[in-house]
Amino acid sequence: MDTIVALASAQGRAGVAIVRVSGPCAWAVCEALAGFVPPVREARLARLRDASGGLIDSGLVLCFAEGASFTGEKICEFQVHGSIAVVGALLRACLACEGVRAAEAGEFTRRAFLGGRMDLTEVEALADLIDAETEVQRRQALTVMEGSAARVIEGWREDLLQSLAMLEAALDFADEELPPDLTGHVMAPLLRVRDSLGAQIAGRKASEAVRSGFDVAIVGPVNAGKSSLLNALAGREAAITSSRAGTTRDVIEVRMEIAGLAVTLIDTAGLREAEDEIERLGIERGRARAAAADLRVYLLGAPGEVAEGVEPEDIVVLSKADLWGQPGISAATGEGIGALIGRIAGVLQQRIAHSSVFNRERHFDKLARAAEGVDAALAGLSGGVGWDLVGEDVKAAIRALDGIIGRVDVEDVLGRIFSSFCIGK
Ligand SMILES: Nc1nc2c(c(=O)[nH]1)N(C=O)[C@@H](CNc1ccc(C(=O)N[C@@H](CCC(=O)O)C(=O)O)cc1)CN2
Ligand SMILES: Nc1nc2c(ncn2[C@@H]2O[C@H](COP(=O)(O)OP(=O)(O)OP(=O)(O)O)[C@@H](O)[C@H]2O)c(=O)[nH]1
Ligand SMILES: [Mg+2]
Repeated sequence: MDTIVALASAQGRAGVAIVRVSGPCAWAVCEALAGFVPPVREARLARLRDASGGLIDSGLVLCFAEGASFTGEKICEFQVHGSIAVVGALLRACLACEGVRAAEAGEFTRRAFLGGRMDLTEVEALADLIDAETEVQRRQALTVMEGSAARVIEGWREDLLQSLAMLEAALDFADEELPPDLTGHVMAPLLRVRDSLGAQIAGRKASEAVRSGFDVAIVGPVNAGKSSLLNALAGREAAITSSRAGTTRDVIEVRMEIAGLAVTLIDTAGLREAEDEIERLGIERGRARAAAADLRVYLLGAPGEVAEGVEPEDIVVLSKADLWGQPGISAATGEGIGALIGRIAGVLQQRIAHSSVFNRERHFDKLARAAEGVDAALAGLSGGVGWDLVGEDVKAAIRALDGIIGRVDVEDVLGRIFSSFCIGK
């Protein structure tokens, strides 16, 4: 097995950078650069030198033993001053050691997975944790990384195996040796799994929205103050505003956080009879994007206007409240903006209330396959087909679940999952 090395902390200028070495030669690299190997898990200050004795930096070294590290391999970490020049010189010195090469994207985590230290849901959650921008994303990723999805799968697996054991007993033993109500014994765990699978599948939209964020579109007539509202919510001048009707043409998107949730705010062209072809196209795009959004905020430009094309849960609010002396929002004075954010947060929080521990397409494809297997097994039991056929359906369900945690069918997903990782993870 090769020993791999990479910068493990953020790229570029930073106070301290961590360079991580994993594999059989990791401690030899430590010996070569620091001149000693510290006791495992104890940081020591060392002068790090290249092969010709030149000083690279003075930094901390930290070693982990085989079988008790993140990857499961011997690890040596160098914590050095975070400049590109120091990290560059350190990486060159590590690569000059025998048996060491640069790590590929996700290769440290791939080794942790292949060494059985993490399952696939935990690997994916680690990637999500590294990408997390908001509190809710961080918590979602962390829960899965701590094994919540894996435990749910394990529970289903036990039920399915129990049912399978009954089915196999039915095949192997004579009728008088079997428990009475065998069908019930097979069926009860299957019913439990079916209901629990159904609940997780029902939470799909919510958990996927937490992971990828919500789209919230601002819509309304021209000049209503949509772009001004976008800027007020974003806290910066992301969109051009002007007193001329028809200022915004392209769809403008701003990423922000509302109540710990990732939100993409979308500003759209004002609605009116378009004056030219370009404006017409802009309005079309805006409409399509708003229709696909998770929530729309419809801005009324003046009291008495009527909102068009909104859904029951959408928010309709009067703009330029400072002009009318009526309740609403004012991008000019800030009035009502906090309350509007609160309303948006309320709607979105309600939507994530019953979120699933599973959160990506790969999971739900396999959950759907598991549910098909369980349903087919239950239908088979009611229909009186052979025990062996029912058993095949249960086995298909188990295989689908095993695919989620990476116990089977790993090769086709590993490449895809790890390519989304950065180098050094
Ligand atoms: N410096 C540093 N900080 C880091 C990491 C790292 O690799 N290096 N991590 C890397 O992602 C994360 C921490 N994750 C880790 C996970 C497992 C082990 C580890 O040594 N596991 C052993 C022993 C467990 C124990 O003592 O409780 C094991 O599982 O056998 C270390 C770090 C975040 N912070
Ligand atoms: N008094 C007052 N004026 C506002 C307020 N919000 C926006 N305006 C003004 O209204 C005009 C239109 O604002 P925009 O934000 O560009 O309106 P819009 O809805 O994006 O307009 P289009 O992109 O043309 O559809 C500008 O002159 C703003 O300064 C407000 O709360 N109070
Ligand atoms: Mg605008």
